[in-house]
Amino acid sequence: MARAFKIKVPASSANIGPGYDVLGVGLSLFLELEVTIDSSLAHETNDDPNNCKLSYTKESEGYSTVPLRSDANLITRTALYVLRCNNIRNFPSGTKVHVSNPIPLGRGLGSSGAAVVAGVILGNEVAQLGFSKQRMLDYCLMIERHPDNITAAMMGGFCGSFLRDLTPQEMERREIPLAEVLPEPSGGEDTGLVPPLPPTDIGRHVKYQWNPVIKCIAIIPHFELSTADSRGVLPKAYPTQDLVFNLQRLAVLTTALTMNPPNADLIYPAMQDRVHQPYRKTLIPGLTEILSCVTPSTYPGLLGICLSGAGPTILALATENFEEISQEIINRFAKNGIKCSWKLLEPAYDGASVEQQ
Ligand SMILES: Nc1ncnc2c1ncn2[C@@H]1O[C@H](COP(=O)(O)OP(=O)(O)O)[C@@H](O)[C@H]1O
Ligand SMILES: N[C@@H](CCOP(=O)(O)O)C(=O)O
Repeated sequence: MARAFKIKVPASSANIGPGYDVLGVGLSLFLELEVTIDSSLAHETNDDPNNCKLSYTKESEGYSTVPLRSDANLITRTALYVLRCNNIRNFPSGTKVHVSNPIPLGRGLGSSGAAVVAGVILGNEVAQLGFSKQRMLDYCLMIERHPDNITAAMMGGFCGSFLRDLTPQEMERREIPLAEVLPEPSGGEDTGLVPPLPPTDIGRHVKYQWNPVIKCIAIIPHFELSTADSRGVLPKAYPTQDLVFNLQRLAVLTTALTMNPPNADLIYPAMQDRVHQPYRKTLIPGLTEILSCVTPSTYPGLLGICLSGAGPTILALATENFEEISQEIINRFAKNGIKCSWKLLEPAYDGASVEQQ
């Protein structure tokens, strides 16, 4: 019998200033997968080694660059990982996945987090595994090993999250790289291995309230910065005073963003950071100046400003003056020879969803 369903996963902005690898907010920009499974169309999916015909809308971010082989594409490769952990080698024959992706790649808006969440949900749905969102988070966290984007994309809203300590045995399962349990993309052999199941409850989270008058402006430079490269410039150890600086602000910020009316005098300084932004300025021309060029006194309605995720996108939280705030930041990037676009977004309160059709 043929089946069809749609998977929707929001973009996300991680860190929100002092919350490096901790805070994340889902954003109203959605990766969408239209999935059909029809075994009578098996001949149309035979070209793919795993029975999955993958396509992207022409308007999608990454349309001309993302791989379409199911064992090379991040979404379907993740789904295959879930299937194989559960002793299923391939997609059901006649599986087609049509992707619409408005989330820019490598810009700090959680495109890979959304792709991983979509892939885990895809695996869960095609094999009808019946996992809860909490269990699906475990699978996601075996692949993207920081919980901030993943949690916000899966659960929605404004989340704080951490990874629990794993036992030495669990640690062994977690250390197995994906490349060892899936065939390598370009024609590698299927090892036939069944990957170990992820440990349970790897990620723990809470959802904070968010004052809905606070909107999220994303100013998006037209260059990519991979999260891995942007993590590579961070130090291995920090001075105590820098950690205390961030912890103090983190404790205040999570509640300050729930309060009505929002208090810019509290939120703006609480969004300062000494753990990741100062180091990432080497990769994002003009970052330090850009983060200080708009303040609540020069732009009424502005509440706070920070790097979105690993960058290079800038996240500004504001209640008004959206165009003016964006233009100021766009002009500053332009002085460094960088073009940008901008989007006005809201929190995506509900997170990832599946709609049967
Ligand atoms: N919708 C998608 N389909 C396929 N691959 C994707 C998709 N979204 C993200 N990716 C992969 O993730 C990479 C970007 O991940 P990353 O460097 O973590 O940046 P981001 O900040 O956007 O998450 C892309 O280059 C691509 O390989
Ligand atoms: N905490 C991570 C978040 C990465 O987010 P992304 O949207 O850039 O993938 C980090 O700062 O490295």
